[in-house]
Amino acid sequence: MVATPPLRLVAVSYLNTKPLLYGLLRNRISDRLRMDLAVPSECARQVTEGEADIALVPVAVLPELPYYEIISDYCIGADGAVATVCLYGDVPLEQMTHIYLDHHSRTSVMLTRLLLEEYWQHEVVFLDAQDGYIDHINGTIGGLVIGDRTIGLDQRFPYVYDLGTAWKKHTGLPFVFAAWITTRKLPQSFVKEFNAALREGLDHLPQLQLLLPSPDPSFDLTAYFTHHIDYDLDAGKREALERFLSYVRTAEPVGHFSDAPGY
Ligand SMILES: C=C(O[C@@H]1C=C(C(=O)O)C=C[C@H]1O)C(=O)O
Repeated sequence: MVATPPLRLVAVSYLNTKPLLYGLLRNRISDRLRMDLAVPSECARQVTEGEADIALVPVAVLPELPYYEIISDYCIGADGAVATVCLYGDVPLEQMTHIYLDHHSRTSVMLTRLLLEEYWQHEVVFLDAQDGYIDHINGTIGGLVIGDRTIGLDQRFPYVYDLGTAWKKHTGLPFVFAAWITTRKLPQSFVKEFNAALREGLDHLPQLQLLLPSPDPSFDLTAYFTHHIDYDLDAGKREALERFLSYVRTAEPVGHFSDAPGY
């Protein structure tokens, strides 16, 4: 008998994804997966270059894929404040002249552009980020930061704008940052089992928290998993996804990336 090769899965390496991974790892389905973790922009690269069969991808990349199916009712989303996707600065947003766009992100980069255009109606010069860029957020130069690197930053910068909150104020909707997709045709039975495994993870948050280190004394992991990250890909998030993707499909490529003054 020829053994079926495992499906290649890539998922976001941040804390917010651990409950979903915990579910997969508790379940026998993980025997059929080769699992890899990466920052969101790298998850997107692996999917667009055909290196993964199943992925938790930043949704902004979906219009670039020739074929995909959303295979899960679970996602990385938020209904209001998400806590770990924020714009930081020394000055209020209306005084910012430049904004670094986190190179780990695909979705929040586009969400920042959308909100600046439609909601804040403020024009800035976007700056290409690289490792260490957070130390260059100062004066009138703000920065988008996503994921675990945001933990503790609200004590470092006087101005913090949560993108989940801003989107909710702008549209009245929740938001979806990343969704589980496949670029192949998978049997319905597999998809059903996959979803049940993800659910299992979400149902065992207290057990998972026994395994996870506490990231920072000021960061409440329970509140993060239960009040900030909203894992259900429900009707409101699907509506938000359609609205967000219609912006992404028509957005001009950012042509004015430049080096920060004095970088
Ligand atoms: C909520 C978050 O959303 C993340 C933001 C993403 C993006 O901007 O591309 C992608 C995946 C999500 O994990 C977070 O990073 O904390």
